[in-house]
This record gives sequence, C-alpha cells and structure tokens, in this order.
Amino acid sequence: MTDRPIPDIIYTKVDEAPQLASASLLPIIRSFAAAAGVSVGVRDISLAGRIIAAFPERLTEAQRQPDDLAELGALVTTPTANVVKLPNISASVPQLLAAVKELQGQGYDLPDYPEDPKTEAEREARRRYDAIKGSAVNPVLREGNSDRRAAVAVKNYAKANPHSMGEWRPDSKTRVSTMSGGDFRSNETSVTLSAAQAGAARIEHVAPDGTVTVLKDKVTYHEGTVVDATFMSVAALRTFLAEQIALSKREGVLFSVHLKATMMKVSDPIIFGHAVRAFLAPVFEAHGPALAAAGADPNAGLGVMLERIAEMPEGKAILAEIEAVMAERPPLYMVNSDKGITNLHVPSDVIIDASIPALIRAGGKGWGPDGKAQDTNCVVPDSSYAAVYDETVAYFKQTGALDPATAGTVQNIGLMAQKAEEYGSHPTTFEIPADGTVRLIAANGDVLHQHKVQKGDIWRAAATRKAPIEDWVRLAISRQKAEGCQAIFWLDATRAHDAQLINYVRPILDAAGVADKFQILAPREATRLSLETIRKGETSIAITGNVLRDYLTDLFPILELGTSAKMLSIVKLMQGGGLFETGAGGSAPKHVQQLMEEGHLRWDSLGEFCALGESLKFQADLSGNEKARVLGRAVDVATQGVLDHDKSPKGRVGQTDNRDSHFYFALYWAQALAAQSEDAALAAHFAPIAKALAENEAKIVAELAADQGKAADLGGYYHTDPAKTAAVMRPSPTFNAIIG
Ligand SMILES: NC(=O)C1=CN([C@@H]2O[C@H](COP(=O)(O)OP(=O)(O)OC[C@H]3O[C@@H](n4cnc5c(N)ncnc54)[C@H](OP(=O)(O)O)[C@@H]3O)[C@@H](O)[C@H]2O)C=CC1
Ligand SMILES: O=C(O)CCC(=O)C(=O)O
Ligand SMILES: [Mg+2]
Repeated sequence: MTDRPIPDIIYTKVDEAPQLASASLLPIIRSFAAAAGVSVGVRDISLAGRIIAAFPERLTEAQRQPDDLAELGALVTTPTANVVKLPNISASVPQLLAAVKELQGQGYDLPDYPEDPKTEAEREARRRYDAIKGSAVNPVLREGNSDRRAAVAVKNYAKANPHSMGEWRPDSKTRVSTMSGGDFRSNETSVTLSAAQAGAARIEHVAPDGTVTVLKDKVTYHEGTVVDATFMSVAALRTFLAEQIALSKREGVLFSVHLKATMMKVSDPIIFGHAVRAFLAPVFEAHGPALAAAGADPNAGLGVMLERIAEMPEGKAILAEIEAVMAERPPLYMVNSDKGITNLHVPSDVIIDASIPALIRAGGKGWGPDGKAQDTNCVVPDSSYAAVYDETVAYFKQTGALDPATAGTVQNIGLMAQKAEEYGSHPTTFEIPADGTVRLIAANGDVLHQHKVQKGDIWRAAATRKAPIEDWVRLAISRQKAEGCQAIFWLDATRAHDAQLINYVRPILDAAGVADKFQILAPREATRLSLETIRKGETSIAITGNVLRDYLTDLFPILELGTSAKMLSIVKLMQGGGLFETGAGGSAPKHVQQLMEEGHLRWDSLGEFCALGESLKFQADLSGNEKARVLGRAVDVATQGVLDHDKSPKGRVGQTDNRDSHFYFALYWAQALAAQSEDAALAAHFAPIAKALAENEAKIVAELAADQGKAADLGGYYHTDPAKTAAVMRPSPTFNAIIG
C-alpha cells in the first residue's frame, strides 16, 4: 500500500486493445475533467504491472511498482470509491509465460515460472505467479452486484443500424453437448449455515484406511452463507469426451470445447487438459510418462505441449504420431485457421461467454481447419448452465435467427459481490490425489457435505454470502420498478444451490409486496421465455447468479447489438462506492494484432464512454461538485453524437478507427459543454475548444489517418513502451495541442 493521494476518479491501466485505446482517450478525459476540478488518476492492474509488483526485491528502484490491485481492493470497500474498470487479461499459463519472457527481455530480473517447483524459492515464485493467474482482478474489485444493460441510445442505434446475422437453418447440425451425470450439476449439495455452523470450516480427505489429510483449513464462513460442494467425476468426464469426439466425427461436424479456464482457474484448465488428452488419447497411451517428464502439460494446451515435444529427443516421431491421430479425428474448431491454432492450443483462447454467442450470431457456424465455416458440436462438459445454449440453438433452428432491427432486450442483474458462487471457488477447488471421501466440516463439527471421490476427480466448494444475496434481490426489485417489465429469477428449484437461493428470494419479494412482478424459472425455461420476449420487441430482466451473469451479458448483447462492448455495466459497491465497468467483453487480442500489422485499431470505446458518464455523475453525487454532473451529462450527449454521426470504429484499415472515434467524442463533448446553460464558466471554457476542434476537423482526421496501413511499433505486447504507444495512438499534433 502506498500513501499516494487518491484521485476523485480512478481509471485502470489494463492490457491489449483497451489499454491502447486508453493511450488516446485518457488524455482527453483528464483534460476535460480538470476543467471541472475533477482529478482522474491511474492504477495499474495489467498483467505486466501485477507481475512487476509481485517481485519488488528482484527489481531496481526504477523498475519497481506498487501493488495497485491491493490498493484498489481496499478502496472498493470504502464509500467514496469511484473506479472506471476496463477489461484486463485473466492470464492462462501460456499468457503468463509470454508476459514474463517479455519483461525479462526488457531487463526485469524475474524468475521463470516454475512448472514443477522443487526448491523453497521456486515454490515461493510459483505461489506469487499463481496469485496472478486467471481472474485475479475482477473478484477483488467486485464488492457489489452487477447491473448490465444496453443504454437506451445504444439499443435504439442497434435497431436502426442492425448488424449482420448468420442464417439459422432447421437442418443445422450444430449442437450443444453436455454430461448427463457425474458432473458438478449432478453431484452438488448445498446448505445455508446456521449461527452455530458459522466460523472456520475445514475441508479434508479421508482415505479408505481412515487416514485424514486436510485439504484446506480455516475457511471462514459467516452465518447465512450458502455453502455448496460438488465434484466432477473424471471417469464420467473421460467417457463423455470420448463419446463426443466419436459423435462429432460421425455427424461430420467440428469438435469444440467451451470452458471458462480464466475465472474457473483451478477446475477448468484441468477439464481442458482432459479434452486434450482425450483428443490425443493414443499419443498419451504410448508416451504419457515421457510427455510428463518433458513438461508437456496438456492443461496448458496443445501449443505449449508441441513446443516441449519439439525439444524432446524423440520429438519428431511423437509429432508425426500427433499428426496421424489428428487426421483420424473430427476436424477441430479453430481459433485461427491461417496459423493452425486450434481450440485445444491455449486454454484461454476459447472462453465460453464470448465463444458460443459468437457462434450463435454466425448461424451456428464455427471456423474449421480449412478456413471454412461449418456446423459444430459445442461441448460444454458441466450441465449446470449448458441448457441456456442448447435451448438458444434449438429455438433458432425452429424459428430462424433473431432480427436485431426489431429485437427487444434482456438486461441482467447479477449476484456477484464478495466472490459469490462458483467464480469465488478456486481457493477451495482440488484435484483429488487419491480415492476416498472429501468432507466439509463446519466450525461446530457438523459435516456439511461429503462426497465419495476417486483419484483425479475435481472437487470444489463455493460460498455465497447473505448480505450480497439480499442486496441482489433488492437491486432486482428496484430495477424492475424502474423498467416495469418482465423480470425472471433464473433459478432451478431442482438444483441444490438454487433451492437455497430461492429460500432467500421468496420472503424478500413477499415482504416488499412485489412477488407478482417476478417469475422464478430454471435456465432452460427462462431462456425460451426471454428469447420469445425479445422476439416480440419487449424487455426482460434476467436476475441471475454469477456464472449466468457472465454468460448472458455476452449472449444477449452479441445477438442484440453485435457485441457486448457497448454495454453499460455498473457495479453498485455494497459500501457505497461505484465501480463502472466498461462493456461486458474482454481485451480483444485480435485487435492488437491488427493495429501492429496494419495500423488500424477497431476497438470500440463505447463501453468506456458509458462508464465515464456514469462515473462523472456519481462523482457529483459523492462530492457535491455539480460541474462533474454537467460534464457527465455532456458525455451522454457526445456518446449519442458518435452514434448519430456514425463515428464508431469499423473493421477495416482506412475506415474510421478508435482514434478517430475519440476525436469525434472530444468534439461532441466540447460542443455539448459549450452549448449547455447550467454552468456558464464551463461553457466559456469549452467554447473555444469546441470551435478549434470543429475548424480543424479535416486536418486532424488527415493526421490521424497518416499511419493507417503501416505496421505500428508499440515496444512490447504485455508491457508496451509508453512513448511509442503515445506516438501510435496520438498521431495528430493539431488535436494534441488543442487538448493540451
Ligand atoms: N472484464 C474483464 O476484465 C474481462 C476480461 N477478459 C479477458 O480478455 C481476453 C480476451 O477474452 P475473449 O474471451 O477472447 O473476449 P474478447 O471480448 O476480448 O474478444 C471477443 C471479441 O469481442 C469483440 N469485442 C470485445 N470488446 C470489443 C470492443 N470494445 N470493441 C469492438 N469489439 C470488441 C471482438 O469481436 P468482433 O471483432 O467479432 O466484434 C473480439 O474479438 C482474455 O484475456 C480474457 O481473460 C474477458 C472478458 C472480460
Ligand atoms: O474476470 C474475468 O476473467 C472475465 C470476466 C467476465 O468475462 C465478465 O465479467 O463478463
Ligand atoms: Mg464475460
């Protein structure tokens, strides 16, 4: 923790495309906010920044960085937090390895990531890297529940300018396949803790001979917390994966696996590894121990595996065997068919929240190895939420694709605070070392859960605290009241965890006298009804747990708006502060590649505009500085202007890009401020700026376009050079001079 002054608004430094966008947008925001006496500071939550902050003792004074994430984690529990949170990388092992290598190349004396730590120093390095891996940022900052929806202006724009949608045919062979038993959904048990059971719980493994091994001690649970436990049977998973590979081949469709290896950072890389093993089963049967000895770990994906195998003495022969097996297998769904990158190369390349919606938007087509779009088997091993996608696919096969010109909208109120549900389960998830029983024992000795497990099974416990649940239901009530529309709790009374939540939900709705305004439906039924509702052009509010929050806030926006980047995403922090997330999507690695190769950045900052407007208005509420509200309202006008004048970035080089859209955003923002009559001083300040921007439009646009079509040098990927990045992202001296 540092004693730096806390700025009014904290803007986060992140990775990849949104960080490049910030290099252009943030100077504009800071300049405009200063005129209203609002300070905007930056805290670094990028992957590279978090790595650097983790090893201060190995770095020079100049290289060191404070632990900004820890500072923000504390700040979000205070009533005055006002944070604009951009999407950051949730790193898989291959991303972490690449970032460390890049930093080492820049002179940072960081330890290698110890794949198989042996010494105490290696174990310590591994511990620090593991804390950086996966979704290590969002769960720390999300001290509130989630409210995600399309702003009215954004939704109206999408209807007036519908994106293209792939055709859905009734004879499409695309399908969603999930386990029918032995998975997390089937094995789940759940309890709500009594006062006596609250306190430090223990998770232990009991071997058949009675030997007890503590897996985790001192897991603190509060009274009223819903505690679930479950496991994925590895035997059932293996059988299922083998069946799906055979089925895909038989049906002549692409094989694809969709997981969330980032947020489910312990369980899902293991499941991913099983998919790699199943696909290359004959190779693992023949060379299993040698592959393990060489560090060819399937959990890190085929990409790292192929690199390690190439270093083995017998590498050539094994690679030839892999090629022969692949030729016999069904074609794989590809991440990049030009470069031969398959679904199985990197665990974080195919992330279910974005991957299946994109496939559905395309009419159920995925990219095959030949670069052609094909019908696909979407394998979602755990059945907890697969029905959402299965029902969506079934609905579009029956009724044809959705029409974004007439579609209504599904908003989301997500139970997310304080590491709710599965997304907070990684510290209590274990790959079981030996056959036996796993027990979760409450502070008072009650056995809350027990499961008979086999070696290799994945066991996990998840917790959902009482205060966040109550806050979530209240948020749903207030949103339903504001919209007056259909509102559905997506909860399945036949599922153990959901049944406990329903016990909370019903009494709160009854006490508020609003039970008749809400339905409680299982995910499949809720999906069908929501799709029918938006087909009629109407609105539905989906009130969901954490995982469905994540899935639905990509699924519906991608169908309705073409992308989830345009979402308004507000986290009302439980202690009173505000966290304004930008969009509902990720950091778009493909966009960086395009900028580096062609000098065109297609990232759309509409999510940042939406978050900024909310953050400024919230700042006025917090501080009484009404100038901040004027600034925030003008942001809304500017955002509308960008949409109305069609100044959002487009896909191809030479078209409007991110930098152009920021110029127009600044122009419309300044014009709105000059035109408003609430604050004369602000109007006087911005009038000459608006005039200068308007008069120099052609010149600025030409300066911004000068480097389009040329390769761009950012001085790094994970840890870019600020001067080089500024040169690429702020290429107009005229614009920069006016902004000052
Ligand atoms: N909140 C957070 O911090 C989140 C972080 N992530 C992280 O992001 C990385 C990439 O994740 P991935 O699942 O591939 O998802 P992304 O959302 O980054 O990429 C999927 C696609 O979404 C579209 N997209 C997303 N945002 C924008 C935008 N602002 N403007 C235009 N298009 C956009 C693009 O598709 P198209 O060009 O087809 O429109 C993009 O190629 C991972 O490291 C992941 O962990 C992911 C989700 C949330
Ligand atoms: O934290 C992450 O890794 C991803 C978050 C995400 O996808 C979301 O909140 O929608
Ligand atoms: Mg998501």
